[in-house]
Amino acid sequence: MSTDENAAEELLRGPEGLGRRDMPTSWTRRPGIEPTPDFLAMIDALRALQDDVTAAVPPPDVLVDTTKTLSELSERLRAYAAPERDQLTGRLITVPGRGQTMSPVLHLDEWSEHHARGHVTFGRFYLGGNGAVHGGAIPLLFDEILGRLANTGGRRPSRTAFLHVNYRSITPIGVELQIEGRFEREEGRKRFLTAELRHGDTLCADAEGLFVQLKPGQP
Ligand SMILES: CCCCCCCCCC(=O)SCCNC(=O)CCNC(=O)[C@H](O)C(C)(C)COP(=O)(O)OP(=O)(O)OC[C@H]1O[C@@H](n2cnc3c(N)ncnc32)[C@H](O)[C@@H]1OP(=O)(O)O
Repeated sequence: MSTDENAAEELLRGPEGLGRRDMPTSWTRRPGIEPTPDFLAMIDALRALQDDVTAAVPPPDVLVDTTKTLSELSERLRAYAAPERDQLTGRLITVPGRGQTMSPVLHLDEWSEHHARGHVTFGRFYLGGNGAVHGGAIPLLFDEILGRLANTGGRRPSRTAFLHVNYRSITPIGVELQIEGRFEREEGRKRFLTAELRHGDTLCADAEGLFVQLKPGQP
């Protein structure tokens, strides 16, 4: 294999070695969606940019220059906009972060049809204030882990009906946090799941989610 092919294989497995064959259905990518190392490198560069833009207080000349460069990049990529069915971001399920820069990168360490455990670091982009993660970014992470757990193991697709989040202590940015989700029970079309986000021994937040199985034809 060439270096590029090795890199692609490594990226498909993910840094934790999540192989395609040994994952339940919904932790895997859908057929036909192929991430390339170049695409994933662009996503990583954008994540770094989001952190850097958040922190930067540049002088006027740098601002003008940066804005020009960003506008040029936007225009260049707009020429390659694809319809949703062909979009890559958010759909690269075997890659931590799914190639999607809205959510922090969730790294899965352990998973089954009823349980998932992983780790995550919120970068500067997610800062709310005083070193704490923005309150809106935390449900995003819970929805990510619970939504995938709700739909794994051959279950029919469901969507979040409610997501109740308790903020127990501040969630710090820039440090590794641990997250755990559980599939608690199923009642007809309703699936109840819970999750906790911890920094070491400190419980930062916990959540309860209801996911309702979609009826045929429901979007
Ligand atoms: C292609 C699918 C891809 C899967 C995506 C991956 C997961 C990602 C998760 C997401 O973030 S999805 C995006 C955020 N969620 C949404 O946009 C959902 C918007 N809401 C809806 O589409 C509908 O409201 C929903 C499908 C959730 C439910 O509508 P239905 O008409 O199918 O169900 P119905 O109203 O008949 O309720 C079914 C049961 O759930 C209960 N229920 C529904 N919403 C509830 C609620 N909010 N609180 C409490 N109970 C609720 C309802 O009382 C009832 O209980 P019983 O069967 O016991 O009578």
